[in-house]
Amino acid sequence: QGYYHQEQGFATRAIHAAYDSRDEQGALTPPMHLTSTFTFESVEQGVERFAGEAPGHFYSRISNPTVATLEQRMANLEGAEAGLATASGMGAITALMWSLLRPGDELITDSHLYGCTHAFFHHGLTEFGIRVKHVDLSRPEALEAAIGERTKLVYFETPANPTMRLVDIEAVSRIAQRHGARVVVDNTYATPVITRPIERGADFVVHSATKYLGGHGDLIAGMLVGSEEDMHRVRLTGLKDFTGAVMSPFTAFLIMRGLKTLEIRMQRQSVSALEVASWLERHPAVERVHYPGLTSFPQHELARRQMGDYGGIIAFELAGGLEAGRRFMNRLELIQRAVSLGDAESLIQHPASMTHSVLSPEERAEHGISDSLIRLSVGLETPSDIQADLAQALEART
Ligand SMILES: CSC/C=C(/NCc1c(COP(=O)(O)O)cnc(C)c1O)C(=O)O
Repeated sequence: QGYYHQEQGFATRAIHAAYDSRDEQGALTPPMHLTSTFTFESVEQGVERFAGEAPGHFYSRISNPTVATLEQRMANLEGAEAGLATASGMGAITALMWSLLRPGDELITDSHLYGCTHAFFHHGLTEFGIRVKHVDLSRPEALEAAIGERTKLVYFETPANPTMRLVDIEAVSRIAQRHGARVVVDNTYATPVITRPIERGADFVVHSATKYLGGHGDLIAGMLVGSEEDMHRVRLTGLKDFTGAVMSPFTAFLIMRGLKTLEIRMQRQSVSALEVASWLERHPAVERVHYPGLTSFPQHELARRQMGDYGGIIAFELAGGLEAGRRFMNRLELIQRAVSLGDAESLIQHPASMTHSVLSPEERAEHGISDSLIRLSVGLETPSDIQADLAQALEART
């Protein structure tokens, strides 16, 4: 049980959950068990552990004490029974989907997705006889019309990368469950500080922990949470055998370090992003701003209901299209031109030619990604410095 209690606040549990220093010779922070394997006191003990008849670790591809603390802490923060740590966000998504889907099954997924997730669905799952159907899940009635008895999973991101489009988790989960399908939510953009999909009826949550959870641009990792039974099954199939996409104890240590400041980082980055989004919206060189916290955001009411704070990612389009966007991004000095998001450093990128370049122009159009769309991840720098860099890059006429 340690020093935390479930009814304590998010920040307290993000620092203390699932660890008791009294179990580790008083070590304040969870020790890093940098070991590939674990010894047995007897052959019998080894046999029992392999058979799952006795508790205990036996090989770090299956489980590791440092990683286990992170998994239990993430489950606590998302309000799930159990968690699973992976080498990357794609590792979490692939380990889960390979474990749950079989030829003949149908996956219904939103039309707005991260590029590599889309690629995995269309160049991975479909190659093994799984039917992938895109539905505009921002309209729950569209799911009602499309879902059938072969639909095993419904998958979406909210907000979606890179369009910021939201999906009503409660509405979609109700429909899915009525038809015996289960719901997977990619919670990378919002994090459990802002949205907890399990509490709203989802069955699984996946994360690119590379982003806000690590929060310092220094690791690649994934997280997955769900029921005890499901996580045990994914651990022994999708993770152990199908992908091998395991997380190192060092990465787990860094993510637990990141989690300690997750709440204050999300709060700060949300405040900065709302200021920047409001400023961009009023700027003559900016054509459109997509940010859930703006009253101009088409799904602002759903954002208020499902989010509360709105996160650090902004998508926007400049007047003058692709060429204006390229010139603008090349003139930035403080804000870094780089993919990924959720770091202390503000990052900016062009989805059509970078994170979503794997999509065809037709697919990008279907996903609401214009050639002029720019994605900005607002970091932890002094907000006026972020704004000043945007202003000088927008004002320059060269
Ligand atoms: C090469 S582009 C850089 C990565 C970006 N995104 C990653 C991502 C993943 C996959 O997560 P990893 O495997 O940890 O990268 C899953 N789900 C979401 C919503 C994501 O945004 C990016 O810059 O948009």
